[in-house]
Amino acid sequence: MTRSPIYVAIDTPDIARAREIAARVRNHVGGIKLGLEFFSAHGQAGVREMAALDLPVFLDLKLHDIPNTVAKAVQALASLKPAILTVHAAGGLAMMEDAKAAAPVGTKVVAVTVLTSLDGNDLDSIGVAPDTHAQVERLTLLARQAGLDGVVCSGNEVKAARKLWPQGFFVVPGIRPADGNGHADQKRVMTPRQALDQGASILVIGRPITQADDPDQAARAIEATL
Ligand SMILES: O=C(O)c1cc(=O)[nH]c(=O)n1[C@@H]1O[C@H](COP(=O)(O)O)[C@@H](O)[C@H]1O
Repeated sequence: MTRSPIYVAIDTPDIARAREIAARVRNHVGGIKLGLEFFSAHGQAGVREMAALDLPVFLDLKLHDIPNTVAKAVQALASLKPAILTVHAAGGLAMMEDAKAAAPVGTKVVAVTVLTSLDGNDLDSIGVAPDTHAQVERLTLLARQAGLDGVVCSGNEVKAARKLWPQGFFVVPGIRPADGNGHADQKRVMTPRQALDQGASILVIGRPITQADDPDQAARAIEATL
C-alpha cells in the first residue's frame, strides 16, 4: 500500500489533543507535522512521545539564523531522526549547506521559500520584489545548489519549481479543500487534488482536518479526492 501524501499539521500546545488527533487520523495520513506551537510547549520529549505513535514525523521548526547556530541546532535535534526538517531558504546558501551537513542520514532537509501566508504586497513590504513565483524559483535553485532535499512552496508555484528541480521533494501547505470555508491567514492556497496534479510530493494540511468536528472523517474525505 502506498503511503498517503497527507501530513497532518498538529498545531496545538495540548499534547493530549495532539495524541487524540494523530490516533484518529492515522489510517488516512502519511505522517504528522509538529511545528513551533507544539515544540515550544513540549520540546523534544513531546516529539518523542508523538513519534511513539509510529507515524513518520515532520519536524517543522523553520530554522533561520547564522550557519553555525543552525548547524548546532540541527545537531541538537539529530537524535529525533525526523523524516523531514525545515529551514528557511532566506537564511542563505551557507546556512542551508551547513544544516544539511549536520542532519542525520535519512532526514530530508527542506527549505521554506515564500510562506503561503504572504502575497506580492507582503514581499514588497519587506523589500523583496513583489513576484512570489520569481522568488520561489530563485530560492528553489538556491536550495538545490545547497544540496538540500527539497523546498516548501504553495501549490501556485510548485509546477514551475519542479520544472527547475525534477528530482526535488516538494512540500505544499496552504491546502484548502474545495468545499472548505475560509483561508484564515493563508493567502496562496490550492485544493489537495490540484496541488498534487501540479507536482506536490506531500501536502501539509492542518485546520481543515484538526478543526473539523470529526477529524477522521475530514481526512478521509480529503483522501477520497486524491
Ligand atoms: O513549513 C510549513 O509547513 C509551512 C510553510 C508555509 O509556507 N505555510 C504553512 O502554512 N506552513 C505550515 O503548514 C501548516 C498549515 O496549516 P493550515 O493552514 O491549518 O492547513 C501550518 O502548520 C504552517 O506552519
